[in-house]
Amino acid sequence: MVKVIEAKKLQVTIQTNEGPLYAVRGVDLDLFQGETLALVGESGSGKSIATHSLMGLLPKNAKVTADKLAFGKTDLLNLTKSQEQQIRGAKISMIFQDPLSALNPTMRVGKQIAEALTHHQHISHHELKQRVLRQIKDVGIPNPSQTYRKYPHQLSGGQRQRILIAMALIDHPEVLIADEPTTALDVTIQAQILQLLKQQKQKYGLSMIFITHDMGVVAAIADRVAVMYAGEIIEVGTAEEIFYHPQHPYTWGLLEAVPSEQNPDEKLFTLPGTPPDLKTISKGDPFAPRNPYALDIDFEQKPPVFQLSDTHFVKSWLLDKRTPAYTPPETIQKRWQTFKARQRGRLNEASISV
Ligand SMILES: Nc1ncnc2c1ncn2[C@@H]1O[C@H](COP(=O)(O)OP(=O)(O)OP(=O)(O)O)[C@@H](O)[C@H]1O
Repeated sequence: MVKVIEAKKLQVTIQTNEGPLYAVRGVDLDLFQGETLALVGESGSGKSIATHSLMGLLPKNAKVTADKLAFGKTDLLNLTKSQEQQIRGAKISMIFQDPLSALNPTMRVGKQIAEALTHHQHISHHELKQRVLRQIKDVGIPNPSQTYRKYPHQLSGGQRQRILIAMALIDHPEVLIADEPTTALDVTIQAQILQLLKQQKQKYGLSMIFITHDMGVVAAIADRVAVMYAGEIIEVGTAEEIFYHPQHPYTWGLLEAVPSEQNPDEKLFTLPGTPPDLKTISKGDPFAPRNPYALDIDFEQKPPVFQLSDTHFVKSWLLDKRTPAYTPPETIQKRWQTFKARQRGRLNEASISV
């Protein structure tokens, strides 16, 4: 499998008036060609800051260090000006949660899409317009010529997100970072945008990092899932491993907070407590104070990474072979049973359900 993005020991520290804030703390992350990797975790866990470092979109008071941060063979930590122009916003592109604030309210959307094309100055007006019209059609908006002339406020939320997708994809990027692109949309439109992103990904062989805290969205779109907590990736695996064989109590908490398809009205579990202050670095596992399964060692020492399969990695002392037997929550035990059945080929449907 070809790695399009590779981060090793990625750290992002933000200087604030109250001292340094350790937003991303030694993240190892690979993105393979053609896959969708979901990055999940509570608000403030560092998902945006980690991915913005790929785009060079960090605030001025942020410092990025890494043993490696690469796009293919290109070192993203030491880009020349011309590499920067060729890669950021072009080969690696991004869409955001709020299309209205990402679009210029005073410019027609057609013109905005045209300007997103890196070499738009070198193309004739006619050719550029045709390219934009094709792009508007490609993201599923009817009447491209009418839409071309509209201003953002004349479009619906879903159409605006489609315009942002058109802008992000007009340069034929290799990587698309989607930062909660469906959070502000209602469920039906959300499903349509996810479908569009899947189609575009397949059509153009895109690789995608999809940031969300909605496990339902993750189930619909992800090939692999990385779970972030307090600036670290604490569990990563295929979507099947994360949904049906989760090992970290934080991942259990995220899954238990999803309304089940069988019992949508059931009272949902909420993880007790709040994430730690990112200005401090704890001696042990930062999740320990919220972890009902915490062991003494969790308060003393950070857990190493345990590998369960070629694709499944977990940072939790529960995986240490010296840990006494424990019983995960009932809903998680059921997921493990489903995993076993899927492994045996008894339940071999490809799709993941929450
Ligand atoms: N410009 C900034 N100055 C200071 N702290 C910041 C800045 N931007 C982000 N942070 C802090 O960095 C941490 C990680 O933020 P980040 O936006 O990456 O989280 P997230 O997981 O993407 O959350 P959300 O789901 O809310 O977008 C948070 O504690 C946040 O408050």
